[in-house]
Amino acid sequence: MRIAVTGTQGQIVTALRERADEETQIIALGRPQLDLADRDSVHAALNDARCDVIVNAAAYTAVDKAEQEEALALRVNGEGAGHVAEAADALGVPLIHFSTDYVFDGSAARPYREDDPTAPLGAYGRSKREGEQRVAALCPNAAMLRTAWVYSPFGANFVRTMLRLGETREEVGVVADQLGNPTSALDIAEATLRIARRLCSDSAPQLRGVFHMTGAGEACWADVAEAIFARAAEHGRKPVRVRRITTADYPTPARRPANSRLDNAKLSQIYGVALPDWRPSLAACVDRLLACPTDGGA
Ligand SMILES: NC(=O)C1=CN([C@@H]2O[C@H](COP(=O)(O)OP(=O)(O)OC[C@H]3O[C@@H](n4cnc5c(N)ncnc54)[C@H](OP(=O)(O)O)[C@@H]3O)[C@@H](O)[C@H]2O)C=CC1
Ligand SMILES: Cc1cn([C@H]2C[C@H](O)[C@@H](COP(=O)(O)OP(=O)(O)O[C@H]3O[C@@H](C)C(=O)[C@@H](O)[C@H]3O)O2)c(=O)[nH]c1=O
Repeated sequence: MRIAVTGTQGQIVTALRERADEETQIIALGRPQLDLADRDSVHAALNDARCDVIVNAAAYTAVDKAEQEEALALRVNGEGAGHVAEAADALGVPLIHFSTDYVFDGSAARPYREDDPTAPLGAYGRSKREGEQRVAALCPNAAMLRTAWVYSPFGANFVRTMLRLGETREEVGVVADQLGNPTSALDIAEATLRIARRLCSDSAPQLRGVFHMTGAGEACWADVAEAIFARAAEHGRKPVRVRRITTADYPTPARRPANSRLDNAKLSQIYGVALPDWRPSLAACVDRLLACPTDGGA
């Protein structure tokens, strides 16, 4: 199976490369060859890739910066997703598109289901919702995977931010009133490879549409920080205290949902796929970063 993936350095594309077996080729396509903001480059690069399935894993992911660059976020995450969907449809191959918990406003008192109304609080979430709508309109042969709070040994993420802060601080203030599902990019990659194989071999309509796919178990960001520092201490790192603060104590340009939890029942029922609990996956990520800091070092 040949999988064309957008992006070359992102967390999910890197994890896909690492987890692909010998029968699976990952063709990673990034700028300048494939720029999501440039329709012609998207069509040309995907056409040349001669793939069996496309994974759109590239995106504008700078949540706070997007507040000042909403037009660019929309071009990449909204229109760009549309270009990929249009290309997949023209090529007649299935598309896996990634989206986010930040399409919700977080006001629900339970984990969000796929058909709950979206109401993004910020520019990034709005751009990702626009992408979902374009994919739905342009490519019926698509599975849209909403995931959340992604971490890995690669790229920029909360785990690496905390490990960096912990090098110079004895205490870090972290919000304890935003709930979500921390999700390992490596776990996402394994599940995505299974989904890709299934989409290539099974045209059943129920395999298409929106699916929630996050790590099992829930946490607030302060819980995640505590788990990171506890594991780091096992590697001999000095102890770091987590001060549990509120969102009001940590002002950011973009508002984030108080409840980001996603209900994964549909993915489990339709695909038989469920991601592992976030705690062991997070511990493995910290182990890898601290045992081998040049491997996308902390
Ligand atoms: N990170 C998270 O917590 C979450 C992510 N998601 C979604 O999952 C997907 C993957 O996220 P993740 O792996 O973390 O992303 P990363 O932020 O790690 O990487 C994003 C990638 O997109 C590439 N990119 C950005 N702009 C363009 C462009 N105009 N054209 C081509 N490539 C571009 C970047 O390239 P370059 O390296 O050149 O900058 C980078 O490789 C995205 O759709 C994201 O919205 C969903 C929920 C949570
Ligand atoms: C660095 C830091 C952050 N925080 C808070 C801010 C924020 O509410 C929360 C997470 O911060 P970050 O900026 O790392 O995470 P953020 O960029 O909001 O992460 C999001 O990225 C996009 C791409 C997604 O799609 C989402 O699912 C989600 O993972 O932690 C603290 O409380 N203390 C700190 O020292």
